[in-house]
Amino acid sequence: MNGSSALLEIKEVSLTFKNVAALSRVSCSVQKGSISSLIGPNGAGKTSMLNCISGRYTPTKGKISMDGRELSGVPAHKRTGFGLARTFQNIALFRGLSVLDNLMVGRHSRLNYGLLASIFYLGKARAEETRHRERVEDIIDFLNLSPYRHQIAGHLPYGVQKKVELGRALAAEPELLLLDEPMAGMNLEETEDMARSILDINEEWGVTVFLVEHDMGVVMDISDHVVVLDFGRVLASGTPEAIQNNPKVISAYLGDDDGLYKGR
Ligand SMILES: Nc1ncnc2c1ncn2[C@@H]1O[C@H](COP(=O)(O)OP(=O)(O)OP(=O)(O)O)[C@@H](O)[C@H]1O
Repeated sequence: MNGSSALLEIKEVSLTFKNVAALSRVSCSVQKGSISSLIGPNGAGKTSMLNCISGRYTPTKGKISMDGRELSGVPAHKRTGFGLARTFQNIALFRGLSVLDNLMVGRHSRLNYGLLASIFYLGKARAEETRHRERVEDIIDFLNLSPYRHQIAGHLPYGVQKKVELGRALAAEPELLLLDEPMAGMNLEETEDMARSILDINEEWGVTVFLVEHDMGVVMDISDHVVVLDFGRVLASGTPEAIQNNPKVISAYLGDDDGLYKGR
């Protein structure tokens, strides 16, 4: 982790659905260059927070800014232009496209000739496609996806699909990568592989990472900073060590089936 400036700043964000307060005056920040995690029991508001950051949901109150620029009013599809990319809790790939084409789709915010032209190699798009393809190939190598390059995404094992989704988010060259439960449903080997990839993306590519994750072993291993939500409020934030020893956090998790120390 380098420096101490906030890349993402969340100020007093509230989000209400009819009678449910999913988030209540949440304030926290993600430091540039860090791996930060958002944890909390089921229903605490973690995905709602990611959705507010990525623009899927509009906060009822409060402000979110990225590198000092406020995101309010910026539609989700334009937030890649602010350096944001995300993955989803349930994999959201183009299941009928190859791994390569899924990553090219992730690059569409950087293509001048448009998504369809890039996929179908039309006219001038071909030269541009070659340039972007090189970048995509770098990502494929980096994530060890080479054996799957031309395979149809929907036919791949679950853990590989999760990595393809990570690759697609990376293809947009984000400054901040939002990951919603990257380890969910993975076996131990896949989990360790994904954790290694996240560390490498952060260390070698300098991408700041903000992740929601239930696997506490991974969270405590790879995070510089942890924010704990409970009933839509910030219960605590600090280093993994401080969080693990915080009595309020321990007691919030004791009532949760997952427990704080799920172990790996
Ligand atoms: N679209 C929605 N409409 C109505 N209520 C919602 C919606 N999205 C979330 N909620 C409610 O907001 C609260 C927070 O949900 P959220 O999914 O953000 O929690 P979470 O911490 O991500 O949970 P989990 O760990 O189970 O994924 C819950 O009470 C949930 O039912």
